Amino acid sequence: MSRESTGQARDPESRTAVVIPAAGRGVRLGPGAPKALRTLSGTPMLVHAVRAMERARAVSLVVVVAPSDGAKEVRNLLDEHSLSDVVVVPGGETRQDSVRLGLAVLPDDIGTVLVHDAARPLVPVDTVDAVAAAVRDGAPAVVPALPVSDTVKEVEPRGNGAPEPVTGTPDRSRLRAVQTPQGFAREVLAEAHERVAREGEGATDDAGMVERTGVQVVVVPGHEEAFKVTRPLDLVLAEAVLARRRATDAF
Ligand SMILES: Nc1ccn([C@@H]2O[C@H](COP(=O)(O)OP(=O)(O)OP(=O)(O)O)[C@@H](O)[C@H]2O)c(=O)n1
Ligand SMILES: C[C@](O)(CO)[C@H](O)COP(=O)(O)O
Repeated sequence: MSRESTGQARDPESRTAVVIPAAGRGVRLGPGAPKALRTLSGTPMLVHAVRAMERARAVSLVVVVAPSDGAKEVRNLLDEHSLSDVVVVPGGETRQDSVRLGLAVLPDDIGTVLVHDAARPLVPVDTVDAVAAAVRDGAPAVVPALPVSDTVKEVEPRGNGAPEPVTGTPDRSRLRAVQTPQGFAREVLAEAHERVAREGEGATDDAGMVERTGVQVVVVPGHEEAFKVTRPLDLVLAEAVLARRRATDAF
């Protein structure tokens, strides 16, 4: 039987958890507090992200992976925002270490796991529910994504702003820019993380680790508002999205 055909609907008794890696520094955003603790319209980005997850019908447990030296501060912050039901654990050196530490504290009855960047605080609830539903219906690994709008070049990286020779132009119609939450059957994600820890291969997203185990990953439509706050201009965009939501009473 191929790995692709092992998808089966999750046990209806099992629950869905979200792991939110929030332990990054936010170097590309510039100096300041760890990125997840920086505010958007006066509220920490992490709180926006947790609330987005808690609004989802499917989600019954949220685990936040905090900066390793800031778990107590994050605990207090979540308590202040009436989010005392959220579990907090200290994170690791890399995003994948942090996700693995979050997975380690999930109770046995969790069958579906979503992994969502704290740095994507404005993801709409429908996107979260669509990913969770696809996993619960039997897909072992699901990622939300959007078609890319720029033409993408492959290059010989040089760094330091030096001209970089182009080595190819992939067919844009086959490219997707991947977002979070990414959703997985729990055992599929756990196996992928165990493999990475054992063999030391990195990946920039969880689905990338799962792909290497031979399990079929599928893409579902993402959302423009699920963008990742990475650079200073993203903060401006995020404030504009929140202002538009306030004006239209939308979430
Ligand atoms: N050791 C790490 C590194 C990253 N993350 C989390 O992974 C998500 C996506 O990472 P990214 O946007 O790259 O965040 P940073 O690593 O903080 O950004 P930068 O690379 O600019 O420092 C973020 O929610 C971040 O907090 C994490 O939990 N643990
Ligand atoms: C997981 C992710 O958000 C999917 O696009 C992305 O790969 C994280 O990358 P980063 O370099 O850690 O921001």
